[in-house]
Amino acid sequence: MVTLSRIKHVRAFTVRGGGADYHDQGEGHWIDDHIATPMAKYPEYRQSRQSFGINVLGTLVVEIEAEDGTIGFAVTTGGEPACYIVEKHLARFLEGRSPTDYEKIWDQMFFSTQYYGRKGLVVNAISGVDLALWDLLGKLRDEPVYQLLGGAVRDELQFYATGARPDVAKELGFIGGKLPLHHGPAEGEEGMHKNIALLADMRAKCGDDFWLMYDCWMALDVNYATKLATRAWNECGLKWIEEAISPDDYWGYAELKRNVPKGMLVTTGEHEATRWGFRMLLEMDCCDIIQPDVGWCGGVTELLKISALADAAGKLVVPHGSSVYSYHFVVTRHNSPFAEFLMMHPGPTEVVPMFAPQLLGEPVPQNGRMRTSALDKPGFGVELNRDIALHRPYTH
Ligand SMILES: C[C@H](O)[C@H](O)[C@@H](O)[C@@H](O)C(=O)O
Ligand SMILES: [Mg+2]
Repeated sequence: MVTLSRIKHVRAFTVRGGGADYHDQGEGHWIDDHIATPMAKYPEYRQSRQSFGINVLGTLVVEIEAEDGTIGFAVTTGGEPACYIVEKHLARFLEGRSPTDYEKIWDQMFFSTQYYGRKGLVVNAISGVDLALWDLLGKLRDEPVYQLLGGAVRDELQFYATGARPDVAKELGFIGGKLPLHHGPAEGEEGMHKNIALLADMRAKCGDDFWLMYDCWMALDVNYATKLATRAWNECGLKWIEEAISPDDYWGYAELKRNVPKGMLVTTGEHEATRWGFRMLLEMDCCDIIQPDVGWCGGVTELLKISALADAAGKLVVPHGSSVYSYHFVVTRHNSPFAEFLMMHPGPTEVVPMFAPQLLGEPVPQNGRMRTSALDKPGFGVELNRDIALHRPYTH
């Protein structure tokens, strides 16, 4: 029987400037250009999401070193506070253990922090540790994570692109383009008109068959979302309306899903966490597609459970853009037929690695697709760029 090297040390670093905290971008980036949010009811916070702190956390880098010197790592959103949780609380459940104990480790990380965690930053930290553990497992077994998850069910991944230029995304070979919504209820009918005008312009540029979606980033109420969805469907053939209302308003999502035109999809989930949160979305019939972020929902160990719940309910799982961490999962799931690619070029007019500059060897879609063979490296198949300014704020 093969006995893998035990876990020797867990370390947590933070780093600024793009990467896993992909909202942490420079001036003039499409991702911070008057995008509708729940804070847009305050005019001073309407132009820039950074103005209210969307990039306040920064990236969490988790490193797990085995006794034989092998290092697994992962990146997610969490920054310095997540480093504290990893070093001062979570590390104790890993050091000295086998990396194959990921079920027990996850259970102890979650239930030991349940009194102050359950969702958000704490589960981001747990997710980062879990992803690093799967990376380590793959490196120790010399297998890509997707092989550890049961192997690929398809030879290639296909992607839709998220960004301000669906017309460019079509030229680049993506199967669809998801636009950020720019105007919410606080901007009234004028804002609604601008939302529809932008979508109509993109429909004219992209033709009738290209998927167009709107990402509403929690900014709307049910009435506004219903009106937007109805006009966008009737006038522009919108394929789905994403994360239209507060993630906590399960009742509102259920009502919105009843309200939207037949054939249109309602999606959400990137700010939901754990099997229990997604069970609520599924059992209250809140959406057609769930979109967990594997770096925020609990990691691969938890996403396996979430995905099985969705599969049993006949729902698709299309993880929120999270680079290789979602690709290795999506390629193994029958109910994950495509993936998201977040366009991190400022325009966006080019395909650039999503978590740049943090991951060396990060694969990107070519013509909107990625061969499964592009993932054929141990673990998640990437290495940490150690030329970036890694800071370890806490030790244990
Ligand atoms: C484009 C959206 O406003 C978010 O920035 C995006 O990260 C997320 O909602 C997505 O689905 O990609
Ligand atoms: Mg989204």
